[in-house]
Amino acid sequence: MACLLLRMIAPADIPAGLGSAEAIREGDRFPRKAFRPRNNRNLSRKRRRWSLRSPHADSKYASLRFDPESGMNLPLVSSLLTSTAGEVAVSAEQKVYNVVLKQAALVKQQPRSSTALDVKPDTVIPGSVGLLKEAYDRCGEVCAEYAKTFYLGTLLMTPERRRAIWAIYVWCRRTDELVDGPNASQITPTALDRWESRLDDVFAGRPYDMLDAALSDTVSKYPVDIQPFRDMIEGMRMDLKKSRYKNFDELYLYCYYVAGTVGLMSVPVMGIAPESKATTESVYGSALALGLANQLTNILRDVGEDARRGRIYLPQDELAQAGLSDEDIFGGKVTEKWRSFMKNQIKRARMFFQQAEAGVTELNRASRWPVWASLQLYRQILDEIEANDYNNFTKRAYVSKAKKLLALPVAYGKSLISPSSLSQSNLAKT
Ligand SMILES: CC(C)=CCC/C(C)=C/CC/C(C)=C/CC/C(C)=C/[C@@H]1[C@@H](COP(=O)(O)OP(=O)(O)O)[C@]1(C)CC/C=C(\C)CC/C=C(\C)CCC=C(C)C
Repeated sequence: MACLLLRMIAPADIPAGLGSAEAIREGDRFPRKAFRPRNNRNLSRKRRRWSLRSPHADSKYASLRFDPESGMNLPLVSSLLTSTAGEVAVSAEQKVYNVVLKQAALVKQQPRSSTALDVKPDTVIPGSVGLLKEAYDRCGEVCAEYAKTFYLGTLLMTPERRRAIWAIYVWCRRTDELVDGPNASQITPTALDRWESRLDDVFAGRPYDMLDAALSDTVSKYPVDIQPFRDMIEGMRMDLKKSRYKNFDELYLYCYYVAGTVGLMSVPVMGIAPESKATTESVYGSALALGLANQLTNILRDVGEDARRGRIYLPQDELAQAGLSDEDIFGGKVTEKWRSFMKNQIKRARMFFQQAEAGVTELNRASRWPVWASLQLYRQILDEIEANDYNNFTKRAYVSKAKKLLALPVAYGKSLISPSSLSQSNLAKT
């Protein structure tokens, strides 16, 4: 009955079919009341084109740069950019780091706690009792349908955290489906603007449908900043208008938008272990790194597939340095030049995984397993690309079921390592 009464009406500007799953497409309409507004900041973003002047051009694959202030090991990419007019601007890395600091500052306002009771209790609104549970259950169903292994991992988390992660997952999935789903061709920048104003409503406690309602509840209970959500939508805008990336700085920003943001959204819910001595910033730095590593891996796996859609998510300057051009990508021939280029790209992705690893142990115990599992499964894709002799044009690198199954107990074992048992943490201490 509740379902019938609350059947969602898709907003006119977002095509009715947002995704392939019914639940993603049509979260049931939710009564617009009940959620406390918070974090509703309206940050405007200026976009300018900058050309890269990397002071570390020859070492950019090789090392991490330690930032003493945050305890973050930042990959050594450019930090200074100059416009064609010679003005100096901050790099993508610096821009993203500012979001990391902002999210970490929000989290720091709350004491670290190991219990499930560190979240605010449900707001009980007459007439909506039970609807919230239904909304979260729906998010869980979507998550189980799209990401079974990850869903199973979330079952280890406390019920409150698990459902919050589901709500975030569903919002990310819906956002991604806007540009990657079956109705992607109908998506315009205006539709994304509307999706963003709907996001504002979610954070202001005015959810549009049931799936939004779950997220509205989540962001009212956990210190989740709106900026990473906005930034993910920005990534979708970027995907609409851009099919080439001049250099790694541009690609870094894209990867942050579409995947690094996920790390920043998730950690406030997953929580940092109370016994962790790591700085909040460093844990967020690792979360960002895992998102970047996953996305870079995704890109390297899908080179051929993307090329068939006319897209090349590889730094153009590095391609040129390797003696490769767009034509080589479209031609899809595995040559020595390609192998050598790929080796460097894989090296860089592994560097980000390495940086991410340092933070996983610092998370709350119950949150570590799904993160370790996702890290291992994604990282193994890089091994598979190598095993395919770098043919990512016509062969899709995938991790076999057997390897996936094996990764789960290994991940579980790693998740038992607590921050306190590490005598010398890789992360800076507060
Ligand atoms: C435990 C865990 C993994 C939590 C994250 C849950 C969550 C909210 C996931 C949302 C993922 C999503 C739908 C993102 C939309 C954009 C997108 C599609 C990004 C790509 C993911 C792969 O998705 P896809 O299903 O398309 O993959 P296949 O092509 O089918 O292989 C991405 C590549 C990026 C996803 C990014 C993450 C999962 C970031 C994970 C980082 C953390 C959870 C932080 C961990 C904390 C520390 C301290 C390391």
